[in-house]
Parts: sequence; C-alpha cells; structure tokens
Amino acid sequence: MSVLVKICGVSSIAALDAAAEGGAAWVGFVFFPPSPRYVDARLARDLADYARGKGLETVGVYVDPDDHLLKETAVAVDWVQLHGTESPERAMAIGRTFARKIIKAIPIRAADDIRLAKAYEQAAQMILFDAKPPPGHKLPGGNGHSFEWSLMRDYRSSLPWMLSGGLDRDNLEAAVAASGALIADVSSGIETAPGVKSVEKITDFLSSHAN
Ligand SMILES: O=C(O)c1ccccc1N[C@@H]1O[C@H](COP(=O)(O)O)[C@@H](O)[C@H]1O
Repeated sequence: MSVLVKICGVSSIAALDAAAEGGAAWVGFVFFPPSPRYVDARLARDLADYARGKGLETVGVYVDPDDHLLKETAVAVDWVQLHGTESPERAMAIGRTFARKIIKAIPIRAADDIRLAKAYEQAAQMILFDAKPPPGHKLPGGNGHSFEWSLMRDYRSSLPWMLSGGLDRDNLEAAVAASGALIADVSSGIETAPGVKSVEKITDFLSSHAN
C-alpha cells in the first residue's frame, strides 16, 4: 500500500525540489529555535512561496507558540502543527485566530497515550502520532525515535492521522504495514546530520513506499 508523505524540517530549495519531484504532499518548516531545523520567518516565507509554486502544501511546526510568533510566521503556511502541550482550547483558538488548519501532535509510548487524540477532534483537522521523547530530551520531536507501530492498528477516528517518529526508507514499509497508516511524516530519517536534509535520502524515501 502507498502512503501520502510529509517531508519535515526543510530549509533549502534543493530539499523542496526533491520533495516535489518525489511526490510529497506536504513540507514542514520548524519554528522552534532550539531545533537544528529552525528557520526564521523571512526564510520560511521564501521557501513556502516556492513550495506552493511546486504544488506542495506547507506546514509550520511549533512548540507551545505564543501569538507573536504565530503572527509572524503562520501567514506563510497552510497548516499549523502543534508539537507541545497545547490544550484543545488553545489549539482551537490558534486555528480560529490565524485561520489555519491544525495538526496536533500526540506523543506515544504506550497504548493509553493514544486516547489523548480524542480530545482534539473538534480543535484539529489532522492528528500526528509521534514517539514520546526520553525524559529531559531537548526536542519534543525530530529525534528519530519510533514507537510500537502496531499500537495504531485498531485506531479509528473521524480525523485523518499521520504516523511519525524515526521513519526512514528501510522501515517505512514495515511501519505502514504494522500501523495501517495512510500518511507518513519524516524528518531525521532523510538527513545526513541533524538539520541537513539529503536530496538522495528524500528521493529514496519517497520512491520506497510513497505515492
Ligand atoms: O524536527 C524538529 O526539530 C522538531 C522540533 C520540535 C518539534 C517537532 C520537530 N519535528 C517533528 O518530529 C516528528 C518526527 O521526526 P523524526 O522523523 O523522528 O525525526 C516530525 O513530525 C517532525 O515534524
């Protein structure tokens, strides 16, 4: 089975070209300063304009953002991905205030963690299930950690959902088969070093099991 793909943590035109040519549906820009994938508002606007011209939808990745950051950056993207501890009320307020579609990231370690997604059914338009980082880790995502994919096997929701966390070209097929995911999100698995996207790895990922 093939999947739709979001290529996340993009900061170069070369990576956007590889994503578009390989058939990705979304590209993501990280607006979290501690991340090696951080892009500022001006670069994000330029990259997002280019991405739209290539037919890609754009996603801004945030961790508990304030309204100032959102005002500066959300204008550049079609979707706001919330990767922090945003409540359903806060997620809904962001969607309404900035007129953007919301992806809420839900961190998963065990089966019980999946239940939190239900609380966001009115506030978000898509759910992203990512591996819960180890305690004390400085990034809530983009760590290349996977969770037990089969936990998603019986998950049903009115919202579309993405599988994320530690995906790469070698495990995408197994992850999709075990989880039943229709959408996959990848960041560190298509890099040569933290924050350095590889055109070759993006192309390989997209040709391995996507589209
Ligand atoms: O990529 C980052 O640096 C990042 C920072 C803060 C929040 C989320 C971040 N990335 C997201 O993490 C997942 C999984 O990434 P990976 O494939 O395991 O590296 C993905 O949704 C990214 O959008």
